[in-house]
Amino acid sequence: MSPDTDTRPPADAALTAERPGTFVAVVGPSGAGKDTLLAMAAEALANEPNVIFARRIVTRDAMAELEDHAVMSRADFAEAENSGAFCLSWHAHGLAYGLPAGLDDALSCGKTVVANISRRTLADAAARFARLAIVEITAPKAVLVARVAARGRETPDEVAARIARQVELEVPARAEAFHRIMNDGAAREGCERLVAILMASPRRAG
Ligand SMILES: Nc1ncnc2c1ncn2[C@@H]1O[C@H](COP(=O)(O)OP(=O)(O)O)[C@@H](O)[C@H]1O
Ligand SMILES: O=P(O)(O)OC[C@H]1O[C@H](OP(=O)(O)OP(=O)(O)O)[C@H](O)[C@@H]1O
Repeated sequence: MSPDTDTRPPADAALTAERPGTFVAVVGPSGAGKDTLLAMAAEALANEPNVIFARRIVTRDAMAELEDHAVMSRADFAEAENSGAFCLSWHAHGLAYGLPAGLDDALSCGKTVVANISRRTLADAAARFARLAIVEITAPKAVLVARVAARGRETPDEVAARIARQVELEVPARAEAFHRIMNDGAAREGCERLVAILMASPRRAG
């Protein structure tokens, strides 16, 4: 599927009836601005009850100015994962990430749920959620390098590993929409695109 050129009807009507909300997966390389645009969009949509911004659980100390996530030890994360506390979980950059299982309730109420996930988790997301839309946020390589280095969250070795990470974006056949935001201008412009996409994503009426 090419970005923004095509949308598909949901493939499985039974699943759709059960969980009619859309899960919006925000993906893209390190430094593209996923957390930045998500934080700005969350602020812009603070009074929009039908759009839920997922709070991730990560085995990393939070830098509040970048992303408000919950922190868990590796042992607690593994226990939570085994007990079904996450609707989606994955490992990357030597860290473990999870999304709370309670998001299923928001989806079953017809809400749009938006989350920053791994490109490698898209197939799991397509299997788990009835309706999946994908927003790829990206920027030219030189911009990514400069941003990750300037962000100051990782050590120089970790910065190099993030920049070197190669991940193909494969859009699952079940995805209903695929958008790309080239975030190489003002963050405000990227935020406006993201907000427009989220407001247009299908929701159950009422
Ligand atoms: N449009 C933009 N213009 C300038 N700087 C940006 C823009 N978007 C993000 N940044 C900065 O780039 C860095 C990486 O952004 P971040 O949101 O952490 O990216 P990601 O979550 O995709 O890794 C942050 O320091 C952020 O402030
Ligand atoms: O498989 P990938 O698509 O490369 O994604 C790997 C991880 O990177 C991002 O996390 P995080 O926000 O910690 O990293 P980032 O801010 O550097 O993108 C993303 O949400 C995944 O958890």
